Amino acid sequence: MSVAVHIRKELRADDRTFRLSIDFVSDSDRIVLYGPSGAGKSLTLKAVAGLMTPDEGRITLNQRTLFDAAHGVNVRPQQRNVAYLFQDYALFPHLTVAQNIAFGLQRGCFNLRRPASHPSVARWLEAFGLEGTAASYPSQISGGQRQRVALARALVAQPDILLLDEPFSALDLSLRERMRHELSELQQQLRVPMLIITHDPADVEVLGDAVFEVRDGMISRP
Ligand SMILES: Nc1ncnc2c1ncn2[C@@H]1O[C@H](COP(=O)(O)OP(=O)(O)OP(=O)(O)O)[C@@H](O)[C@H]1O
Repeated sequence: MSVAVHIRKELRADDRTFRLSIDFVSDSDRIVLYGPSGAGKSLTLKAVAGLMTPDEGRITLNQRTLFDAAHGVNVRPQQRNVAYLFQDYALFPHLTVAQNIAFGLQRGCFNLRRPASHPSVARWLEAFGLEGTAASYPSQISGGQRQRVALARALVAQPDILLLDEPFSALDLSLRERMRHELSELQQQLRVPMLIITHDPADVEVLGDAVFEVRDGMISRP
């Protein structure tokens, strides 16, 4: 994968102004943006996903331009073919595990009567050992299982890149370690490119092949 991000954004809240000025380029399939709270990591991830529009700059993914302010290009989030995994997983509480995963499929497919029998949904239920929980609701499964459901929902659409916002912050310490290694192995098996934001040095160690430190809205040079 190749990703290039060159973006500027100014945000104002009350009397504070935050300036985001991020520049990085990488060919790695395991990129980690690392830095303290408030550094600008989430804003950067959201810009790649198309959930935040920079004031200036350019974002390309595998030579495809997703955003280019100078040329008026701003590909809609749904058309970027990126998957965004939120910190709290954002599962739908009123949908079962299988329905949540099916929601990741193309529009219309989430309303399947028997989602677990859809080949792609079945594949991910099996890959994540979730077959037994297919008919359960998110509130009825464990934290680790919820994270697997969120990952399955993200991967079912075969995204060009998986964007992960603090993927283990909702888990307790021992589960966090297990899921971190699970994600690492999964990435190696599937070869799905990942861009992860975190403030946890352990994530950097296990998951970061290309590591960029974010401080005060900028990539800090080593
Ligand atoms: N909509 C907004 N309006 C004004 N300021 C904002 C807005 N969104 C974020 N900010 C500010 O931008 C800065 C960076 O926020 P961001 O969420 O990217 O940080 P982060 O590095 O992801 O931190 P965390 O790990 O705590 O989520 C913060 O100071 C925040 O207050």
